[in-house]
Amino acid sequence: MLLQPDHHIHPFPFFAVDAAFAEEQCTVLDSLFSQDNAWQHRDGAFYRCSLSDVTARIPATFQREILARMRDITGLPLVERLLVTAQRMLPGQVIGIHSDRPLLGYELARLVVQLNKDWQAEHGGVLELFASPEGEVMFSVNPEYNKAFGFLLHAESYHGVTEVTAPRQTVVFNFWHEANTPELDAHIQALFAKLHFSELPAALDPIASDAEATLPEEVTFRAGTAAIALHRWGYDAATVVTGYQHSTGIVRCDSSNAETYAAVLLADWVAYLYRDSFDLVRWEILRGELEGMERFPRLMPTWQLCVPERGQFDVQSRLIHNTDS
Ligand SMILES: O=C(O)CCC(=O)C(=O)O
Ligand SMILES: [Fe+2]
Repeated sequence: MLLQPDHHIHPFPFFAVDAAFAEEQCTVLDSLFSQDNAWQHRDGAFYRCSLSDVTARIPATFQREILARMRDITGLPLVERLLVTAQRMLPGQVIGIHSDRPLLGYELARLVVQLNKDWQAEHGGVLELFASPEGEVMFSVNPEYNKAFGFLLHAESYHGVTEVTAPRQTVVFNFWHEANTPELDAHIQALFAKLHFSELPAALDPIASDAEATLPEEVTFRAGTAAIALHRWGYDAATVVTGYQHSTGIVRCDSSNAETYAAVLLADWVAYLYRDSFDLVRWEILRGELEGMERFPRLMPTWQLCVPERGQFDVQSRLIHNTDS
C-alpha cells in the first residue's frame, strides 16, 4: 500500500504514488461507487462535485493499514480518526483553486485516490497545484486509475481540478493531527463562548486603546482573544496585560516566571487557532518552547489538547523538513 511515494515540497509538501493500492484494495475502493450513495451535491461557482461519506464501508484492517502508512510517510502524529469521502464529478463540473486551510478541528493531511479506468487527456479532471491563487500550474496529477496524491493542508496549499468531460471518481481519505482535533475545537469553542472584551480587567484599557490606534484590527483582535483566555483561566490583571502585549508583538513575554510564560504562550496559540487556522510550523515552535516544562494544573486541559504528551508516536514531521526534492 502506497509504496515508494515520490515526495515534493513545491509548491507545498505533497507526495504522489502511481500504483497506490493492491488489487483487492482497489476492489474495495471501486465498490464505493457502485451502490446508491447518499450524495451531497456541491454546486458553488467554484466547487462543483458530489460527495458521500463512505468511512463505514472501509474495512477496519484497511483503515488501520492506511493510517499506519500515512503516519509513516508523513512522519506526523496522526490520531486514530479517519474520514473517507467518495467524490464524483460529472461533465461540466470543475473545482476552482482553493487551499483547504485547516481551520480549528479540521483534518491536516489528505490522501486523494483517483479511480478512473480509461482516463484520457480529453476527459479533463486534472488536479493542479499552485503556489498562489493567481499563479501558474506548478504540478499536475492526471486522475488515472490507482494514482494517489497525498498532501498537508495549510493556508497556501492551493489546488484545483480542471473541468471534466467524462465522469470522474475519486476517494479522499482525511487524517487529523494530534494537535488539531475536534476535541480541541470543542474545548476552544467553550473557552471563548459568549466572548465579550468588556469582561477584561480595566488595567488593560489604556494599553488596548494605544494598540488599536496603531496596529491592524486583526492583530488587536487576536491579542484581545488571548487576553480573554488568560482572564478565563483565572490569571490576574498583570498576566492578562502581559499576554495581550505578547500577542500584539509589542513586548515579548520573558520566561523568568514559568507559569506566566506557559500561560501567555498557550493563550496566544489558542487565540491564533480560533481566529486563524492550524499551522504546523508555528505549532512546532510552540512545542519547542513548552518542551520540558511542568504542566501547571490550571493550564492542563488546554495544554494536553494543544500539545499532547508524546507516547505512541514520537516522530518528526518528515514531510515538512524534507528538502531533498
Ligand atoms: O479531486 C481531486 O483530485 C482533489 C479534490 C480536492 O480538492 C481535495 O481533495 O482537497
Ligand atoms: Fe481541496
